[in-house]
Amino acid sequence: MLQIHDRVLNSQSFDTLTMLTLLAISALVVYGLLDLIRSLAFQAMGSAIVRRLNAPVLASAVQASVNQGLSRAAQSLRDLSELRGFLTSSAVVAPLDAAWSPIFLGALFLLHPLFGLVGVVSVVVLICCGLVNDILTRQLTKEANQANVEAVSKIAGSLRHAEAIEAMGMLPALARRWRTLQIHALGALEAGGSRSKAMTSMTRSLRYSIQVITLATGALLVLDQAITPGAMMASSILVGRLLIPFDTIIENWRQWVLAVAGWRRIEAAIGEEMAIRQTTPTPHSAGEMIVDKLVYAVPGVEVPIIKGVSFSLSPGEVLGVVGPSAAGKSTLARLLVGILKPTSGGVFLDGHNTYLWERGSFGEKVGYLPQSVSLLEGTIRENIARMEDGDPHKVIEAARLAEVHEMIGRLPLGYDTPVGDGHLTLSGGQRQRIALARCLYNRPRLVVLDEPNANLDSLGERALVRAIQRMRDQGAIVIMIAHRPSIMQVADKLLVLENGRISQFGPRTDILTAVPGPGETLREVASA
Ligand SMILES: Nc1ncnc2c1ncn2[C@@H]1O[C@H](COP(=O)(O)OP(=O)(O)OP(=O)(O)O)[C@@H](O)[C@H]1O
Repeated sequence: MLQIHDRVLNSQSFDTLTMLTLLAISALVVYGLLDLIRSLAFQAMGSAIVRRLNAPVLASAVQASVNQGLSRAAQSLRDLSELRGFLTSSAVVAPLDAAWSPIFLGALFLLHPLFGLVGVVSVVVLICCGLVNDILTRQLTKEANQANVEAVSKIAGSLRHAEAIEAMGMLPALARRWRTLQIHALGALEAGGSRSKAMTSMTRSLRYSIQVITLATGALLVLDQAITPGAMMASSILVGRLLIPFDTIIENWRQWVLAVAGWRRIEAAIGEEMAIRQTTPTPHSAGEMIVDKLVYAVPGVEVPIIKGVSFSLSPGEVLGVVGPSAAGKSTLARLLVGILKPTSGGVFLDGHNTYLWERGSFGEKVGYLPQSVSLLEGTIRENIARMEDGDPHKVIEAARLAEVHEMIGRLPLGYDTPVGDGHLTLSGGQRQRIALARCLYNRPRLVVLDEPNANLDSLGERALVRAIQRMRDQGAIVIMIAHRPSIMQVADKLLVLENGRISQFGPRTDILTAVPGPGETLREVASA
């Protein structure tokens, strides 16, 4: 602009015009290329961060799901994908553009010190606008985000019980709750949004006004013959370029606040996970299991659920855990397989703490059947092989051990039948027996079964008893919790848990014939 005004228009040189045009276009091509490189760099950075954090975030999500429920855990996975989106958005490059402001300011000073002064004052005014914008909107944006995260996680938790919602007409009540949860989030969102929009509009008109003021200053200087008309036009454009990044930062401030909040959540989630597990894979040997003065209280709750439980088991022993409802049996099972962190004491297998044990190597030789059976999204084969590609021989061996091989063979797609939350292809009993096969995959040496016969008919129950006997013959330690006492006949030892304490423990025959006579639960076991 400067050169065309000052050289071409005065000299009317066609060659100069051609050269200037070519130069300007070449510079713009370079600009385009650099812009592309920068975008690609951010894209690569976003992907690299996701690749690097995927595994730790998933691990922490699993841990958070164990502690606080599934819906909250899914948030860190959402946060990670939003972080990637943020890194590829235009919001992220604005501060980098703002870093060029000294160059633009220098150019303005070169054109005329007055332009430089206008530039400096404008930058200071826009930075102040940014600070005011931050003060006005940051808290509201955070609140809205937090409220929204909680609303979504609560409703996502409810959606898992869609059948109960549909059957018992709970949808209107659920919709009311959803609306109430959303009202708070929307209120904060709208208040923050309007303030931010007001600030954005204000700074935009301010920027245009500054450009007009620069042009007016330029006109005065031209009249004064202090600069050329070309310099006047160039200064207006330079001031525009100088201020655009600050304007963009103010416009996208909300995205920055949300990205930082998301990053903090990811950091906190990963921090929790990293602190508690060992990272060295530890192979299993055929040692015994020792539960030593085990105490467990839910963090923040004073009264423990498990209150000083101690016992030990040798390879090839089957322990039956019985006791009234809410005695802490499932909590004990979770502690045994290292899902929960003991408040004090510990569970030791081959002398190693099962909670601290590196999960990959621990899981290789451990089978766990949780009380609420859930198969993962995938085929039956993948589920039995614990979502690995898995040796088909081992998959079939586990299926035979759980006596589900024939049942699977009768399914339309056999081992390739898709299962998981989205598929209603299997009955409750079938799911439980496939979960048992998953539990028995790779000949585990510790098997913990929480209510393994809850959904089974007598045929399934007999198959389960045979599977437990085979595991015992292979030298595994089997611990089973059951309300229905029919499978307790296979137990070598019995543990009676009452109110988080062991009330009786020992060989099954001793306990059933002990004086004074057995309690209600034991009477059931004895008569089974
Ligand atoms: N995460 C938790 N937060 C608070 N309380 C909990 C938590 N998990 C378990 N509890 C409480 O601990 C007690 C024992 O629960 P647990 O599920 O271990 O009992 P259980 O013996 O397996 O019962 P059931 O036989 O009915 O399955 C219950 O009173 C339960 O409310």
